[in-house]
Parts: sequence; C-alpha cells; structure tokens
Amino acid sequence: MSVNKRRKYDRGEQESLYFDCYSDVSIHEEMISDKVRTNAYKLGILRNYAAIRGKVVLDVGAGTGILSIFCVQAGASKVYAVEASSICLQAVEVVKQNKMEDKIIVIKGTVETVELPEKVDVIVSEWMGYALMYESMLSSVIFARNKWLKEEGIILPSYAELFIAPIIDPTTEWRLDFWGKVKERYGVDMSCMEPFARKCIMNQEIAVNCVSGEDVLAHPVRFAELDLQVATKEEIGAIRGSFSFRCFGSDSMHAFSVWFTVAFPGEKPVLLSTSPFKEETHWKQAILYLSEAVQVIQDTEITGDIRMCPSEDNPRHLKIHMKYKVGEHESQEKTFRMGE
Ligand SMILES: C[S@@+](CC[C@H](N)C(=O)[O-])C[C@H]1O[C@@H](n2cnc3c(N)ncnc32)[C@H](O)[C@@H]1O
Repeated sequence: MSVNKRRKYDRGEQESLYFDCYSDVSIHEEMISDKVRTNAYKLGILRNYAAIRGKVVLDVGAGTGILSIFCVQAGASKVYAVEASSICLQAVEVVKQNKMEDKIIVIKGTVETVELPEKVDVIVSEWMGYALMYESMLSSVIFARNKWLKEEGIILPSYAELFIAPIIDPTTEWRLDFWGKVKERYGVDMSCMEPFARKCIMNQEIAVNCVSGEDVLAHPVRFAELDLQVATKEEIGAIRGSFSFRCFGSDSMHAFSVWFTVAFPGEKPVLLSTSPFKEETHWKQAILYLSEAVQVIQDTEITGDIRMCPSEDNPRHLKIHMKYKVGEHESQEKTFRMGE
C-alpha cells in the first residue's frame, strides 16, 4: 500500500484554489438559498437606505452581484462590485438582466489590487466563514476599508460577535453505540471497534454541523466582539477571549460549539445570527471535540481561554487554541484546526 503524502501548496496556489471554489455555481446556490443570510443582508441594506441613497458603494467579493443589486434598490447611485473569481462574469449578466448596468460596475480582481476611480461612502460585504474567521476574508474587507472608505463612511454589516458553549453531541453517542449493535443485526460481534471509533470520532477536531439548542449544556458566553468600523488586521489576526459556564444538568459533554452573529446598524438594527437557538443557516455551528467525553452534573463549572488565528500553513485555514478546565478534572490544552 502506498502512502500519499499531502502536497504543500504555495501561497499563490492556495489563493487560486480558494477563488476556484467561488467560480462554481454550487457555493453561490448554497449562499443565496440560505434565506436567513440573504434576507438579513437585504433587510440590513434596505433599512440603511438613508446612508445609501445617492451614495457610492463598494461590494467586496460581489459573487453573483446580489448585494450590489440590493444596494441599488436602496438608492445607491453607483456600486463597484469587486470580485476576484470568474463568477464575476455571471455577475455582469445578472446586473444586465436587472437593467442596472448604468449603476453597477463589475470589476474582476482582488480588492487588494484593483483601482477604483473614487473613494466610497459605504462598503458592503459578506465575508463570514465557518466559526466566523475560516477563509480569513475579513482581512480583505479591512484592507478595502482602510484604502477606499471615506472618513465618515459606513461598513455593512458593522459589528460581529463570537459565542461559545459546551455541548453534548448525540451523533457521537449513537456512533459509539453502533459497534455494539452490529451483532444483533448480522450475528457478528464487532464491539471491539468501539475504542477505535471513539478515538477517530473524538480526534476529528473541528466539525461543522447543526447543533440543536437542547444539546447546549450551559448558557452561551460571548467571548469576542469586533467593531468593523475600527477593527485592525492585528486584532483579527489573534482573537482572544475567555469563558466560564455552569452546566444545566447531568450529561456527557463531548465538545464546545462556536458560532457568530453580525449586525447591521441603524434605528432598527438587523441581526444575522448563526446560533443553535435560531433558524439554521449554511454556516451551521463549529464543533470542537474534546479528546474524550466528560461527565458533567448540575452546576459543574467549566472555565477557559480561547484564541483563534489563521493557520501558519494556509492563512485561509483556521487554528483555534483552547485551555479549559471541566469541574474537578485536570486542566486541558488543545489546538483545533479547520481546513488542514
Ligand atoms: C461569501 S462569498 C459572497 C458572495 C456574494 N457577495 C453574496 O453575498 O452572495 C465571498 C465572495 O468574495 C470573493 N472574494 C473573496 N476575497 C476576495 C478579495 N480579496 N477580492 C475580491 N473578491 C474576493 C469570493 O470569490 C466570493 O465570491
């Protein structure tokens, strides 16, 4: 049997792989069919019509152009729709189909390299990845803000928050029980697979899946917030926070879950939430597995620190380092990786 060593990509290759993903229709279908996401952007943009009407907008990572179109619907006089992947060709068609060619200028290129003829009053962007920071697109938005946004300009959405909670993962329980039940079905005892299955499941580090509100074991804690009008590259390059929970009852804790919200400003702010207590979005929730399940009871205290940063090998990937202590158990440290 030959062992395939995973090839390391250089930075240029990593970037072209990243933009290739956005050249396909599937990812745009997934995003636009996420009603929670797309309606929150629509409402967040339309409710900010007073700031957008007659103004110039930059759409960072315009994709198929839907947010640029919402901005024209809110009264923008001009939108620069900057998109690095070849999906921008479709954005040109969508703009034409909506008869907005006089207002929306689609520009192919990265926002870090394109030249605009003027500064803008508003920046709009949908930059959020899994656990908020996967894909690291926020750094492009901050670059664009620093270079192209007028002093008094606004950024939509303008605020982001990150949350964490301990959870039970019922799928893990089911998958661990499975090997003991094979004998009932097929007459072959495979229960010896259980420790191996446990190791594989608990080793998967970060998964992206739907967490049900009833599987959350304590009140969630907001561990970081970002004011996008002023956030710096340094700040987003190492997001730190701490948490302290008291568990609701007796259960097996398998993981921590991390999710985010972003908010559009205004008299009636619009909140786009990816919480397990709200309607599902395509971001679902990030699940950070402990090395082994821990039993908690009512009021078990869980404390710790979390640090999120881009991975060294590929800055589009995410590294989450946690130190945590569950009740009387020894304090643990674990690095979780997404995308590696
Ligand atoms: C999450 S999608 C959002 C697409 C679209 N705005 C929407 O809401 O449906 C992000 C888009 O930004 C593009 N993008 C990411 N980084 C970029 C950059 N630095 N410059 C230009 N486009 C970028 C990607 O190719 C992708 O199409």
